Amino acid sequence: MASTQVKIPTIDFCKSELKPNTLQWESTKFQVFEALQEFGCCEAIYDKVPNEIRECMFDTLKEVFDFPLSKLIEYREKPFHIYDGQIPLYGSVSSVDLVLLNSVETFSNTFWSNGNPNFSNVIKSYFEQIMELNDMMKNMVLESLWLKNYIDEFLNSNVFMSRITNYKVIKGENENKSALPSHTDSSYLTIIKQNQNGLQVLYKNGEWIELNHTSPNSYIVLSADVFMAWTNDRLISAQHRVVTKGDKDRLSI
Ligand SMILES: O=C(O)CCC(=O)C(=O)O
Ligand SMILES: [Fe+2]
Repeated sequence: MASTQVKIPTIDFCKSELKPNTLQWESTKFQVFEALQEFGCCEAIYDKVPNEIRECMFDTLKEVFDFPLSKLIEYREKPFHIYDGQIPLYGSVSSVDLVLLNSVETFSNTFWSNGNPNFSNVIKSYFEQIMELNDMMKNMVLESLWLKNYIDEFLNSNVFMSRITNYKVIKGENENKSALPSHTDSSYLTIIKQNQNGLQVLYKNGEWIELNHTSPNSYIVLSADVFMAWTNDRLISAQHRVVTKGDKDRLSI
């Protein structure tokens, strides 16, 4: 069962003066480190993804999962591009560097013979802004560890991995069932947007907490294995899972 008692912290990243060496930055940095230590996750409120991109994103992503399975399997053959069809009713497509024009074009040229400029534009704009949030949060963690001088080197050595996931729901069969088993991610941070609730994190008291978006500008941020190892276990790697709700397919990015 998921808990209704414990809530993960919601942190506001919308302040215009959120720049290093400001009071806002210091207080946000403190909240980020505390949240990742205590929960291994937080909700980030972040308004830099353009509204029109946010609004059409899931419809655009869905187009990939409307392709037949054979197309997704063909995609697996591309280097660094993964289709994972191991778990029934779960389909996910991953790629590195979807903030770079050539990676986005490779991605869309794989699925559409003449590419898909709308798809490329939506994906690229989304990840450009999410990467900024990702860098800002990593920056805050490094500063909290007194490693400010290593931030550029650290960020330049990071690979940005993107994944879109589709969870199919078959009425009468898998509503309210585990759709993605409990696991931790192998990255530093994972930033998730879901079109429907379902993501849950395991709290240290043994309860599963629902990770629901509280506003259209909300993103769920999980700290992962590499940050846990890297910080000698000061940050928790969030143990999380997905339980499908209702009778509609769920998409996440
Ligand atoms: O779909 C989600 O919300 C989470 C996906 C996830 O945990 C993963 O891809 O590692
Ligand atoms: Fe995960």
